[in-house]
Amino acid sequence: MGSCSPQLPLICLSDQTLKPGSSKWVKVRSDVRKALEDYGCFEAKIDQVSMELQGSVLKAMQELFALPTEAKQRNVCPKPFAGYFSHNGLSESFGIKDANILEKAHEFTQQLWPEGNKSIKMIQLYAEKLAELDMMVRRLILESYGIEYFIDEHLNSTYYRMRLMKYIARPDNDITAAVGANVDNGANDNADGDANVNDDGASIGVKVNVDVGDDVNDNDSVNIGVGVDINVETNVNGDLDAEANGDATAWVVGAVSGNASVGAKEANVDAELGLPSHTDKSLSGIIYQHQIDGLEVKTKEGKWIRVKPAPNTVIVIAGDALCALMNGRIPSPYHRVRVTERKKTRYAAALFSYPKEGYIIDSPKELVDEKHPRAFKPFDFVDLFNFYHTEAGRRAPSTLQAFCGVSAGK
Ligand SMILES: O=C(O)CCC(=O)C(=O)O
Ligand SMILES: [Fe+2]
Repeated sequence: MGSCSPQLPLICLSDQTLKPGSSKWVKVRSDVRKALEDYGCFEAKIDQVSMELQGSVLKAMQELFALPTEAKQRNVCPKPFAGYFSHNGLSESFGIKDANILEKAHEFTQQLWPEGNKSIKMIQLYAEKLAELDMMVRRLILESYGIEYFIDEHLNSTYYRMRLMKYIARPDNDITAAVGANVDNGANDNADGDANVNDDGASIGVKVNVDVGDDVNDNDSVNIGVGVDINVETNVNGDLDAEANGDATAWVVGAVSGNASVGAKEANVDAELGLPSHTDKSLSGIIYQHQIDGLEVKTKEGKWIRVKPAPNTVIVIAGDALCALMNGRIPSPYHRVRVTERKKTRYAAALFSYPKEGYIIDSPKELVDEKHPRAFKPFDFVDLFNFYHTEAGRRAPSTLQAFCGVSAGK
C-alpha cells in the first residue's frame, strides 16, 4: 500500500512460518478475512511452488499452445467450454478437471498428447501445490468466522479445475468490438449488491447481446463476447469512465453469448480485453501471472486495480459460489484481463475450486444475523451453472442474485 496506484493487499502465506495455531496464523487469518471482505481478493506471497516448477509449467504451456488447432480442440469436456476455446482472437485457454490428481490429469494428456508427454507431471504437481495453498486459505476463511466444525465438510465437498491461458495484445488498428444485435437497457449489480453505477451521476446500461455459433475459434475478428456475458454500462457523466461488467460463464460452463459495449472509449477497452470483466463462478481461484501483467480487479468503489506480476506471488480470488456460501460477506470481485504490451505473450495459470454436483450450498447459520440477514437461498451449484445458460441467466445483472438471491423475490 501507499504507492500512487492502488494495490491489492499483500499477505505472506509462505509455508515456512505459517503453522496452524501459531500467532502468525492468527494474524494472517484476520488479514485474509479483511482482504476478502474488502476486495474479494488479495495477493499472496508464497514459497510452495519453486521457481523451477514455475519455469517448467511455463514451458509446458508454451508447448501446449504451440500445438496445431486440431490438436488443441481435442481438449473437450462434457461441460461446454470447460475445455479448449479461444476468445476474440486475443486469448485461448485449456481446461483440466482434477488437474491436481495425477490419474485424472492423464485424461488431458491422452487428449492432447496421445503418444505421452512428461509435461503433465509438472502441471499436476503445480496444481497439487496450488490446491494445498487454496485449502489452507479456505481453512483460514472458515476459522476466521468461527466455523471450524464446517471445514472438513466444506473441503470434502469441492473439486478443482485448472485453466491454462495465453493472451496477446490487440494489434493496432484491429477493430473487434461492438458487433451485435439485441440491444436493450439494463443496470448492473455485482454479486455483493454493489451497483455498478457511478454515485455521482446517472448511468444508462446498454447491453448488446452477441450470439455466435459453437464454432468459435476460427474467426478472430468477430468473436467479441464469445464465452462471456459482458454487461456494459456507459456513463453519461462525461468522465468516460465506462464499466464493463459481466460473467465469464464459458470459462466454466460455456455460454456462447455476450453483451458487448457500444460507445467510444469503452468499445476500445472492450476490444483490448483478452478476458472481459466477469466474476468467477467458482468458490475460490488462485491465479499465477507469468511475468506479463494484464489482470485488473475492480474495487467496491469502481476503480480498476492492475495487478503487477511478482515472483512467487499469486492472486487469491473469491467466486460467486463462495460469496453465496459466506452469505454475501465475501464479495466475488469483477475482474478482467487486458494485455497492453504489444509483441509480448502473456501466460497465466489458474486453479479454481468448485462445489461437487449434488452438494447444496447453504450459508452456515453462524454467518447469518441481524446485520447479515440470509442473502441467498440454498442451491446446487449445477443448477446455478445451468441457469447461466438460460436467457434469463445471461441477461441478469447478477446471475447469482437472480438465481438464488433472497431479495430477488422469486
Ligand atoms: O488470466 C488471468 O489473469 C485471469 C483469468 C480469469 O479471470 C479466469 O480464468 O476466470
Ligand atoms: Fe476470472
